[in-house]
Amino acid sequence: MSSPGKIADVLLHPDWIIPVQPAGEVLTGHSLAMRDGRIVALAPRAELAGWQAQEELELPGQVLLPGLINAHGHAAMSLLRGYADDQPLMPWLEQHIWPAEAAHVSAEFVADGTELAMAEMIRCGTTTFSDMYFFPEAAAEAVQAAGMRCQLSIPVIGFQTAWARDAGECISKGLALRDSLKHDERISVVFGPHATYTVPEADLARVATLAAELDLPVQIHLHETAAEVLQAVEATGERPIDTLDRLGLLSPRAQCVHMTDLGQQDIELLVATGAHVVHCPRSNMKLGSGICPSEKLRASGINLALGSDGAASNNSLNLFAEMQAAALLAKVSDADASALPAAAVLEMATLGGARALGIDEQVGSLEVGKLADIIAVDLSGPATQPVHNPLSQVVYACNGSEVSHSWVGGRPLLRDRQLTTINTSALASRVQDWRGRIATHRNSAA
Ligand SMILES: CSC[C@H]1O[C@@H](n2cnc3c(O)ncnc32)[C@H](O)[C@@H]1O
Ligand SMILES: [Zn+2]
Repeated sequence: MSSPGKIADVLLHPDWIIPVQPAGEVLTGHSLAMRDGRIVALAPRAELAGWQAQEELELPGQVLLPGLINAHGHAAMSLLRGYADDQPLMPWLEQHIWPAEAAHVSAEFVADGTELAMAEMIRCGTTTFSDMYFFPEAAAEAVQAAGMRCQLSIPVIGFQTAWARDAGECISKGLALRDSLKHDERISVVFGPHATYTVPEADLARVATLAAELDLPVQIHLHETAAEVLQAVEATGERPIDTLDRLGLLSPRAQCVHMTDLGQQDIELLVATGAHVVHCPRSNMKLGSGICPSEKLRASGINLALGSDGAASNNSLNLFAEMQAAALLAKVSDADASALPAAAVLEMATLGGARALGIDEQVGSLEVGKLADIIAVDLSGPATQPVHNPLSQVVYACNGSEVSHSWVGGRPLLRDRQLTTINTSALASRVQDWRGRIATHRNSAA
């Protein structure tokens, strides 16, 4: 007979568990129990022998990890994947992406593009993502249907778009959305001013005031390229990070995305203010933007998260690819093979992301009491054998296709590599329609 406390909804028996906290730990022969959306036990298998569960899953050859956290992206831009490649940031945005967004972005575009992005992300292990895009109301509905956890950053930008006429309207619409989602347990709404070069200073100041009043995180593209920093210095006499500091936007609520052009003073400012850095290595490499000095930031004690950025600048939304890119880029840029070791990179993709998003009490590691945001990764295939060290396989050998199961708050979103909440064939036909519409418009404009 099992005692009343020993009841689970799901009991998992993998070969290994990497809980991420304590850092670097790899558990062998342990099992994990979930109940009511939370982790209720994590212990050697023998200790869970008396437990009863509605579902018991043997996972031989598999490792359990916390669900991955994609801390920066523009989900609906999945519909613009491959639309404009091999361009640097500003020509890419000004000559290709912003005109395409002006022509196509609508609530329907965002609903379909966000669903496509989520299908891709869930399949390769992401359980939480941060999104910064127009029509966040449509993204919120898609997220609710798919069951992922999400930080929606209110997109604040200083020019007219299909969603809002100016930054002021972005803020008011965003706050109304935040109000309507206040009871949603999986979606948080925070501020997402696009960048210092697109948001007027008065609107950035307003965001700073509101964020402090409401205690809301603020995510912003910052120091993405050296050109961005140089232009700001020429125009204002100030580096963008100093502008944010002057406006009161640098604090533990700040999520600074990209951060490639950083001097020692910038790093000291990040340390002093407790701001987080979201590293997007593949997007930075593809746009030729620059290199975030990730190991130096880590050594300085700055919290690091990982992001894919949008699929139009990456061109995938795969945190396994991002982990590998982060590790390899740090080693080559520092000419030091010990830079950003595997455990540190996995922490960036999990607990570091949770810290940046302010949800590390709830997710980011496998610990009793935390929400059951969990993935199972199958290491039994030839590309991940033999397993001398599961942590090494996860960071250096996996490509994301090894993810077999995923749960968010105990709810399965992926079972045996099949999505449970997204109808992929219906989605594929809508995505084909978008491809046709986008191509027709481009051909007619040529
Ligand atoms: C305000 S909604 C988001 C806005 O950001 C654009 N965007 C996509 N990728 C990047 C990037 O790497 N740097 C700066 N801006 C980016 C996106 O196209 C939307 O217009
Ligand atoms: Zn971005």
